[in-house]
Amino acid sequence: MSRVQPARRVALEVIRAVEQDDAYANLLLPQRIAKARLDAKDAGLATELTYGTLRMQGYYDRVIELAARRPTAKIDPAVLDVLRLGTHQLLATRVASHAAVDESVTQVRDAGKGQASGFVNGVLRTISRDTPESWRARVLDAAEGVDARLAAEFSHPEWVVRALRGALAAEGRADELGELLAADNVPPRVSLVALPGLDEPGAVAGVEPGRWSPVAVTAPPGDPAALPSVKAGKVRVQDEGSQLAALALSRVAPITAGERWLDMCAGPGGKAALLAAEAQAGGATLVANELVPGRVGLVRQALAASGLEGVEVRQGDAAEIGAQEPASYDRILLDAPCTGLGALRRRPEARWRKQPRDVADLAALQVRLLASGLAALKPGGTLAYVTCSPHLAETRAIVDGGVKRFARDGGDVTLLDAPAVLGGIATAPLDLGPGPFAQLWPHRHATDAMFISLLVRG
Ligand SMILES: C[S@@+](CC[C@H](N)C(=O)[O-])C[C@H]1O[C@@H](n2cnc3c(N)ncnc32)[C@H](O)[C@@H]1O
Repeated sequence: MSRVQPARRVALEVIRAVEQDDAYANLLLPQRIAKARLDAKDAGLATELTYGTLRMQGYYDRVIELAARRPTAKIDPAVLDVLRLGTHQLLATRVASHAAVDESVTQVRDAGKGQASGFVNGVLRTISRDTPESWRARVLDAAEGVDARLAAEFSHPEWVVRALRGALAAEGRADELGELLAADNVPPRVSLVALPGLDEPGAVAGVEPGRWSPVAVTAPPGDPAALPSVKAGKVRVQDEGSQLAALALSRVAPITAGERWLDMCAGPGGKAALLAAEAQAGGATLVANELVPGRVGLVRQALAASGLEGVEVRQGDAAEIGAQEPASYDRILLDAPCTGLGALRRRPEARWRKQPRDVADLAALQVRLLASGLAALKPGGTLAYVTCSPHLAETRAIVDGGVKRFARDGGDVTLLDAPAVLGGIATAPLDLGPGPFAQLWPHRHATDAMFISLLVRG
C-alpha cells in the first residue's frame, strides 16, 4: 500500500487518466473518490487538487520548464503529471512544502519511474525556494508577446486567448480580456433550476434565488445531489446561462396549446428537461432528438427523473430533420455541438482538449444543422441557435451565413433582438448591449459564455 495520502493518490490517478486516456475529470473523479472511500474532507481536497492542477496546467508547465531548465516535451508524461500536481500544491495551496515534495517523490516511484525521483525532488525543491509572486514574475518575463503572456499567466492555450479577444472585441469589450481569463479560472457556485410546474424557486429549502433566471436557485455549499428537491427530480443542476437560453425560446411568445417543439441536439438533456416542463405547462409537445445513442439514454434519464412524460425522445442525425419533416415545428432549439470555450470554469481540462482545427469541423456541422433546423421550422416559427462557446466562427458567423443561405434559396428568416427578449425574461437587467445577438460572459454575468440568437421564419 502506498504511503501517499489518499486524496493526492486519487488526484494523480485522475490527472493521469485525463492526460493519457482522454478521460473526463468530472465523470471519473466521483468514481475514484467513491472507490477510495474518501471522507468529505479528503473528497474536497482531491477535487481541489485535481481541478486546480488541470486548470492551471499551462501555467505550471511554464514554471516547471524554468525550474527544470528543459521543455516539458522532454519530460516523461507520467513524471510531468507528478510535477504538475506537486507544483500546484507548492504554489496554490497551504500544503507544507516538505509534504508536497516528499509525497511527489513517492508518487513518481509508485508510478514505476523511480529513476526520476531525484529529478522530481530537485525541480520541486527549486520551486519551493521562491514565492508564488516571484514565479509569476519570472513566467511573465519569459513569455514573448502579449498573447503568450496572457496565455501563460491565465493558463489558456494561445489560440483560445485570441478567440476570446475576438469575441469580446465584437462587442467593443476587448479590454475585458484579462477579467474573462481570470473568471475562467474560478470554479463557479452551483446553479440549480426549479423546473416550472414541478417546483417553485421559493419553495426549495435552503437555497437562495438565482441572479437572472426566474427559475434559478443557487445551491448551498456541499453536494447538490443531497438536496431533497434534487433527489425528487424537481430541481436540477443547470447553469443560469443555459436556463436563459431555453427560456428565450419557451418564453419568446405566449404558448398556444398544441404547439410542436423540437430540441435538435438534446443530449444529455438539461435544456430538454426545462423545455419539457415549459411545454407541459403551456400545452405544447416536445420532441427531443440526439445523435449519440449513449446520450439519448441520458436524455431519457433526465426526463424520467423529473417525471416529465409525453416527450418523444429520438435517436437520429438532426441534419436530416429539415428534409424529413419540413415546416413541422413551431419552436426549435438548436443547442449546437461546439468547442465549449464558454464553459471553461466548469470543465477544468476542456481548454487543453480542443484544437484550432476542431473549430472548422464544428462550424461545418453547425452550418448543416442550422439549415436543417430552419427547414424544419413552420412559417412564423422561432428557432433558438445557441452555443456554449463565444467563438465568432461558431456564433455570429454561423447565424449570419445561415440567414443569407436561407434567403438565397428563396426562404425568409429574420433575427429577433435576443437581448430585448432576455430583458423581458430575466429578473434583473443583464446589460447585454445592442442586439440582435445575446452573449453572456463569466466575468460579467457569472454564467457560462452562452451565445443566444433567435430566428423567425417568414
Ligand atoms: C451542446 S450539446 C447539447 C446540450 C443539451 N442541449 C443540454 O442542455 O443538455 C450538443 C449535443 O449535440 C449532439 N450532436 C452532435 N451532432 C449531432 C447531430 N448531427 N444530430 C443530433 N445531435 C448531435 C452531441 O452528441 C451533444 O449531445
